[in-house]
Amino acid sequence: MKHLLITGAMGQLGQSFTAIAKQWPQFQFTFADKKLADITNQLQMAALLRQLKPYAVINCAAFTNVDLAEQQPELAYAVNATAVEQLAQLCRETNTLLVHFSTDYVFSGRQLDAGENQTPYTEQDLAEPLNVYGASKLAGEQAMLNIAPAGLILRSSWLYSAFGHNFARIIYNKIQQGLPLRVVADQIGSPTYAPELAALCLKLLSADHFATTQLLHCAGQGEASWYQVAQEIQKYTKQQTTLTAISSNQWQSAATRPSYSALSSQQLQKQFGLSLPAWQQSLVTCLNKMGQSD
Ligand SMILES: NC(=O)C1=CN([C@@H]2O[C@H](COP(=O)(O)OP(=O)(O)OC[C@H]3O[C@@H](n4cnc5c(N)ncnc54)[C@H](OP(=O)(O)O)[C@@H]3O)[C@@H](O)[C@H]2O)C=CC1
Ligand SMILES: Cc1cn([C@H]2C[C@H](O)[C@@H](COP(=O)(O)OP(=O)(O)O[C@H]3O[C@@H](C)C(=O)[C@@H](O)[C@H]3O)O2)c(=O)[nH]c1=O
Repeated sequence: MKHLLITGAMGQLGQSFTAIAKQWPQFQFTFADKKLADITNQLQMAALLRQLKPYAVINCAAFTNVDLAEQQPELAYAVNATAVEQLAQLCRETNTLLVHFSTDYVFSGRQLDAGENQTPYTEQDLAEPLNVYGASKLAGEQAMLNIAPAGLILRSSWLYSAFGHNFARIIYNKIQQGLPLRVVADQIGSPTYAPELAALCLKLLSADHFATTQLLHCAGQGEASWYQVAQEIQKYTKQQTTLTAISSNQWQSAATRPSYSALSSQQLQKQFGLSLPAWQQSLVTCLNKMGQSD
């Protein structure tokens, strides 16, 4: 049985793996929180891999607070870049597969800003992050690609679920409380349901062997603005909350976010015959789940 070590297990994606684990009896899972597996602690990670000898490490640990990263760049780089480099080295030395996650925020959306037609970003497109979080994640990708352990970098985007901190959950809760909402309408991306990303990752692990590191985009199909996501949530709840479209400069935040960062997952479809559903469909799946836990 393939043994998988999930780091960052208490985060949104980590909890999504936990939620689907029982549907995957062919895998044995060890879920490790920050205390059990601090990815910045090389000695602890080496000891854990020696002890567990997992088939793969699925690294869900990260510094993901996009605004706070602007104030704490050292910590963001320590977790998102240096620790990933060390983990990649360790996995290579121990012949352990490494699955790592990255983000659409490695892109800038500058084409759209320049008035050119923008199409979803592919794996071949130039990454030009606008914020510290995106830059630290790109540095992590580059470190892993240089060391090249067997494994995958799955670039995803706009994760949401019934777990942890995410936009859909915040908006759903505000609408349920009848609070008025102002939401940015000039940032466009590909919303992705985290449990579906987790399931797709397990499908890839059960089907294939990876000789070296491959970078793949893996996001919900289609694109939307944050405002459109909020509109869909409001439609679902049938609540009459005031929902106002605003521009990015009307929302105060420390980090600049890309105006366009939709991802094309065509390579995933072409190479593995796999894709995620359209974001609107997955959002309903998620909202049904959130409704059950109200
Ligand atoms: N959320 C999103 O929209 C997207 C996320 N991604 C990527 O997907 C991955 C998972 O993201 P998500 O689950 O949403 O993020 P979360 O922030 O929900 O989870 C990350 C987890 O990592 C933990 N963590 C932080 N530092 C360390 C450390 N040094 N060692 C071990 N664990 C640590 C956090 O703990 P604590 O909170 O206690 O610090 C948290 O539990 C990340 O790589 C992220 O960059 C990619 C695209 C979109
Ligand atoms: C809660 C809220 C946010 N917003 C805006 C702020 C921001 O521009 C945009 C997104 O808000 P958030 O801060 O929730 O999302 P943000 O943290 O930017 O989300 C990102 O997280 C990282 C980890 C990723 O990797 C990205 O793919 C992406 O999902 O929506 C509103 O306009 N109104 C609101 O009520």
